[in-house]
Amino acid sequence: MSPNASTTPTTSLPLIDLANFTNSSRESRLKTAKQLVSACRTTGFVYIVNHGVPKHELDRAFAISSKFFALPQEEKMKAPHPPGWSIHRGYSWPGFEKVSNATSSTDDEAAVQKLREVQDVKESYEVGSELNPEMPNIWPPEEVLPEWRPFMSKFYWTCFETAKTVLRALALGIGLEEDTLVKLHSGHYNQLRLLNYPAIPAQVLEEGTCERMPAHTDWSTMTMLWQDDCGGLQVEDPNHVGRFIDVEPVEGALVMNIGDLMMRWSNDVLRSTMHRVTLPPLQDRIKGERRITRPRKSIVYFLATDPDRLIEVMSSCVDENRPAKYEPITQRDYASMRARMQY
Ligand SMILES: O=C(O)CCC(=O)C(=O)O
Ligand SMILES: [Fe+2]
Repeated sequence: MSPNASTTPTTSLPLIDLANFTNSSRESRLKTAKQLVSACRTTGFVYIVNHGVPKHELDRAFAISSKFFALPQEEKMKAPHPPGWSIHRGYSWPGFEKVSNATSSTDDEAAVQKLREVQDVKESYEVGSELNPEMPNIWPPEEVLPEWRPFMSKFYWTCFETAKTVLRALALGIGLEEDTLVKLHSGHYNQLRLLNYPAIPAQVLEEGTCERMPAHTDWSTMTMLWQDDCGGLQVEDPNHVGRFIDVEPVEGALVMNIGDLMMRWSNDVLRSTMHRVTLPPLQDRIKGERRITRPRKSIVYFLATDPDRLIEVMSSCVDENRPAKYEPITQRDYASMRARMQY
């Protein structure tokens, strides 16, 4: 089946105005928090406006990202992502990473080869906290792009400020003390990911010979994403397995989604939804006789709890009709159990 075979052309994600949570009455805060949780229970994906990351910082993040990905390959290769699935830092070149939902427990050479027959045509750069002792950052030499390290290491923390507000709203909306979720996230275990999907003939995506990013769920507690105006991100329709809905770029909005760890934490009340990146939905983004799609950039921020903090199913998500489905687990144990067969 071609990756676009069952696409609906509508944009139908809920939109949350975070200003109604940050600068607002108690009543409005609670109402917004409940709206957010309601969206996360159904689609697991929402747009958030007035999210607090300043526009000038986002513009600069996209500009610096474009500058990095436009460098000659040998310059980008001066900060290579290490092999294997356990470290996520530095530059991954097109074809290096293969996203999938397969786990390392099914990891065998034949299965990896099969997945790799269809390459992911994307490149990325992963950045973490400078104080994460387990995954040190990998930076290009300063002369390659002097602004890269100072900007990205600061932008990482700008994103975390917004993430904390969203975590507070989620906690309040799901019936917990407001700081319950924030308390388990020191911020040092998050991941900032700059992505570039190069221009590519539409036909190879239509035929499924290559993919931009195949359908997957995120490993995080939650994810925030900014995309340029190309489009191509899609989420699975909550009412229709296998059908995907376009997440059209919305000016000024981030896209937030629930990850697998939060789904487990919430006793499956909040949904970690399948999503993928495929052809841009509008034909004006595909040009010329060879039907080349526009390149696409996105910036993703994955949130993770501190690795040794115990994740126990949220008390407000358990009752006699919904007993706790999961044993308490640390993020570390969960991550090794769910390690993805990506490389
Ligand atoms: O680039 C995008 O829009 C999606 C990225 C994504 O889903 C991921 O990195 O997990
Ligand atoms: Fe994702």
